[in-house]
Amino acid sequence: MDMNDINSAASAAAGPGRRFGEVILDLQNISLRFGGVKALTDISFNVREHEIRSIIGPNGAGKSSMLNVINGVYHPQEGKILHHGQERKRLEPYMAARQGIARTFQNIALFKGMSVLDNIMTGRNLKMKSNILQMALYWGAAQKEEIAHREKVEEVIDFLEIQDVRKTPVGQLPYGLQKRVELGRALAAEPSMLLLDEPMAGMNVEEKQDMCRFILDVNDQFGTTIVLIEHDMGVVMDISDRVVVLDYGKKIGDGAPDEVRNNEDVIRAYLGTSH
Ligand SMILES: Nc1ncnc2c1ncn2[C@@H]1O[C@H](COP(=O)(O)OP(=O)(O)OP(=O)(O)O)[C@@H](O)[C@H]1O
Repeated sequence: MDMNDINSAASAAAGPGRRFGEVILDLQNISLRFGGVKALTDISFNVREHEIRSIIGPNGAGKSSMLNVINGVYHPQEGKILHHGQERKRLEPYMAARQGIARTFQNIALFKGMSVLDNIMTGRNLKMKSNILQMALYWGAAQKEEIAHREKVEEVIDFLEIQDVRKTPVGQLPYGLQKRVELGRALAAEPSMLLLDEPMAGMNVEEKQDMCRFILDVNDQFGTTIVLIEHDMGVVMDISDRVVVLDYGKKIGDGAPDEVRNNEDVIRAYLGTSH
């Protein structure tokens, strides 16, 4: 797949026939401080079901902090978060995962000595009903459950086209493939919303093209809502439905890629720079 294919896949995905669902996540006036550092100041934006929503901004703008607020790692001092219309109370990351929010990290967080298959299997943990005692007592039922989880993991492996490395320890894979495995682990949890923190950082052009295709396919085939942080402007503008722009913890732009591209504040703060 070359960049033209990505462009046409992206515009088909974002074309006039594309319909978004309801607002599923509504962030209202979020402020987050670390001591004297204002990481986020009065940020409001929403995420619609099925869309690819990107968060961009220069280094230190507050993008990762925002993802950490969404999945309960950070707790903002001010503001409200509505999830499916309900105000969310203080939420911990495991609760966010139970609510269908999965994420990948800026730095790969995989078990390097474990195989691709086993790493992706860890993404099924939340779905596993049997614990060790149950496994001992009800061996047959636990075994059936294990088989069902394996099947799901094999589906993810097929989808990401990593069959030939399924038994390989992750640490032996090239960087781009490791990032793909990380995506696989998040997908194994069957999330309704996927938070991707710079999924293409450090990749070569070909690896980026592959990752773009998988993100578009996840969104298209599974209907997964995607919140994406990405520094590569070409990629962001090609695959996003809407983009929110942060700078020094404040929101300076929000809209379709074309609107954001032509926003004076954004050009000044971000697009005109070499970030
Ligand atoms: N745990 C923390 N403790 C203290 N300060 C923090 C913490 N996390 C983030 N910050 C500060 O909050 C601000 C926003 O950081 P954040 O990592 O969210 O930005 P970013 O836009 O994701 O940056 P980058 O593109 O470099 O990853 C920065 O000034 C950062 O130093």
